[in-house]
Amino acid sequence: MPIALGPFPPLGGSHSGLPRPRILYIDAFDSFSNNIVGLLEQSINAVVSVARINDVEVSRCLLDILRAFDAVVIGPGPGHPAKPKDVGLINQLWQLQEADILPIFGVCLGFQSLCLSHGARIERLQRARHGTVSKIQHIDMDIFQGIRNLHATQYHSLYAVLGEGTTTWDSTPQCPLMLPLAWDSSDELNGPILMAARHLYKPFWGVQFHPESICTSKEGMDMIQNWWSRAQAWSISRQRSVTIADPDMTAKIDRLSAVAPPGVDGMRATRDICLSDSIDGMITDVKFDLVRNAGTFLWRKVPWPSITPVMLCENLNLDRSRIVMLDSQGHATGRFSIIGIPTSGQTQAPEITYRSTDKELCYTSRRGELLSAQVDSISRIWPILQDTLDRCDPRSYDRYCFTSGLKGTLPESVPFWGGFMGYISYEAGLETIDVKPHESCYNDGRQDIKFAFIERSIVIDHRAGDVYVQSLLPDDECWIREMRAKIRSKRICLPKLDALSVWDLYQRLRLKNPAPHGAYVCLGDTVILSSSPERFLRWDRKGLCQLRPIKGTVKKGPDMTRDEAHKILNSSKERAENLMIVDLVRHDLSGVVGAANVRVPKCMVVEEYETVYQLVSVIEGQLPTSEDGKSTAPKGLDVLKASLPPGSMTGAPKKRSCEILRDIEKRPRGIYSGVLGYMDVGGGGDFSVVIRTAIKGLDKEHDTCDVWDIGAGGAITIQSDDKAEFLEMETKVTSALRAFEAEKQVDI
Ligand SMILES: C=C(O[C@@H]1C=C(C(=O)O)C=C[C@H]1O)C(=O)O
Ligand SMILES: NC(=O)CC[C@H](N)C(=O)O
Repeated sequence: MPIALGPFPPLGGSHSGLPRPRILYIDAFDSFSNNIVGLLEQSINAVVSVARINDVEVSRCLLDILRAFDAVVIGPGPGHPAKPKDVGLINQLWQLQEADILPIFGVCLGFQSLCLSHGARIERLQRARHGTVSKIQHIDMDIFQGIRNLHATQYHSLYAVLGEGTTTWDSTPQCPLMLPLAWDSSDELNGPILMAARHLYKPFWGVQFHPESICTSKEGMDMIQNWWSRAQAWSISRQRSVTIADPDMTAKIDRLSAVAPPGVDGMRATRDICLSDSIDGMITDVKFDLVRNAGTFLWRKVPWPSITPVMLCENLNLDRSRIVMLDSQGHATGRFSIIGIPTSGQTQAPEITYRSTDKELCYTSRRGELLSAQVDSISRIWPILQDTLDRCDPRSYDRYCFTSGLKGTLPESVPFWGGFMGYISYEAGLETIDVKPHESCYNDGRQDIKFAFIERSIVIDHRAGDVYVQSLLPDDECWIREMRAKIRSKRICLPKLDALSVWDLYQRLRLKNPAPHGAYVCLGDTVILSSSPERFLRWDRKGLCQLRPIKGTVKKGPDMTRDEAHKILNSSKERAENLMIVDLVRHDLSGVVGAANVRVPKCMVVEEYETVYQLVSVIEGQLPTSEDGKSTAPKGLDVLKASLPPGSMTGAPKKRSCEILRDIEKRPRGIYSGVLGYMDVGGGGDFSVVIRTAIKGLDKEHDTCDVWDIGAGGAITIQSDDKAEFLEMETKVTSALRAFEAEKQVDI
């Protein structure tokens, strides 16, 4: 029989006017941490501070720091609880002396560590459970009291064994101090797996499943409330209360962030590199040059239903060797196509580039002058981009716009008025999470970030059938007029089809694999032909952010009906892949906008594309609006940089997965797996995930022929079948290869 630990009187509701619980969350470099922080905030109104397992200062001053908290929650994480590197300071918590003890709740790795430190064995599951949802049998007491049906998500390969024999609710001779509270017996191969336990008399609890997952039923929240009542009751019975010793300690605690930082040691541990004055000077010069023209915005709207961006480029005879075209076809997410025109007469749009390997920041000015410097990290780039956008926002000037005689109006519905267009590579994303690139990247030579500052643009609103001609350049009425006249004439010049140009290849690609996030990018030595179906991140001018991860792919074919595709995409394998990314993206987004502002309007819906059916989820979050005031408030760019590289291309936990992938792949992914899109001076942005995309090799690599790279891959989970995964990869690569179909030499 279980030993009851009561009586535990319920202590007020979660929002009952009592002081808010102060919780120290220990993050083990996981990609779900911010979801747990959100669960604590929402279920018990907690104020949460986050410390990483390798935080030296927290480890050193642990006892003093713990006194400032009501309880500790230890999160999930990669690796093994017996490996000191994987658990870091977590082990110190199990050694606390009687006088220092406080309530602790462990999730997954935190739970396994609790069990291990109290005598349990940690074993490997016969079949790992990553993204599997199953029914939990529990004891209906303690933290499970009053909880009926609990379906919970699991993400683990290891499990804790308290003793030999079958399911029991008693402690075992091997672990006399641990009491089982829940089991999962749904997987015959694995047998019954311990899902929750508590210490017999210390206030230590833990669960193997993930109460914070989007697919764990609301009972996960009830369980946390139960835990908190018990934790409080324990503290009252011990007369334990929160104390902060001195101002020095207050400062130490304030230093802890409210969310898990995306980088390894976050902003707190950025290296103290003194940049020379010349680099700071260069950055100032770059910013100054970028905003040189700020203050004007001219635009005209011309109706032209059914025009495509390709037809428009040809009709306007735009220089296809220097252009960025974001081409949206055939999907609700693709209402607008955007053409950025980086050349104007003798001058060209300023361009900013960055390479992660040698941390070289380069700037090419309008007159073609090149400035370059080595900076300390990628974090130098973001403020340059953000400041430029802010300072070029036409709404900050009063002489900004003219349209059909209307002064002072803006095309509000148009998502791009001008701003940065370009890409961020996968390896740049790795730098943001402090994963070193593979050594082969050092010979690559490719820029990891490239953005042109686009002052002239043409936007097609496919839904309304309108074309917008826009310029941020001063005195540019002539150009606007010229473009408008050409558009009005609606004369289409057919391209010459002699030698197969890159432009022709793109036309084939868009015909053969129409996609909502297609792109044709020609910027110097960068040539990208994309037919991506996947939006990475969009944010609008009101701060609404949307991520649309795709995970789950079924090839279309004569035998593949929609129903059949639904059946496959609703299998546990496909759902597990998708669920993991939904939870990961919720974490990334919550880290910037706060978990309370994140929702999942679509969870695992099937969408149909030209060659494939895909399983798609939509995660949205609201940034503070500008009316909320503070200039330090996070913006769309903050979400972008906190979410790289795209979770759908990494898996979870992101950092550990990326390290493993790097060591397996042994070569850069480059622009493939990165993101491509724009950031608008009016405050919005939209980026796709660079997949189903052909990228031209750098000219200097091959002098006899053009080489194109088309990356493709797929999520591999324990439920994957290797042949099926290979076919899936082939299906994906073939969708972009269609552009080259007529060519003879196509090596996969
Ligand atoms: C990796 C690719 O696609 C990614 C993987 C998917 C999957 O595993 O089903 C689906 C969409 C993308 O996020 C690719 O197209 O190369
Ligand atoms: N999500 C987790 O915390 C996983 C814990 C541990 N790494 C396991 O695989 O079992």
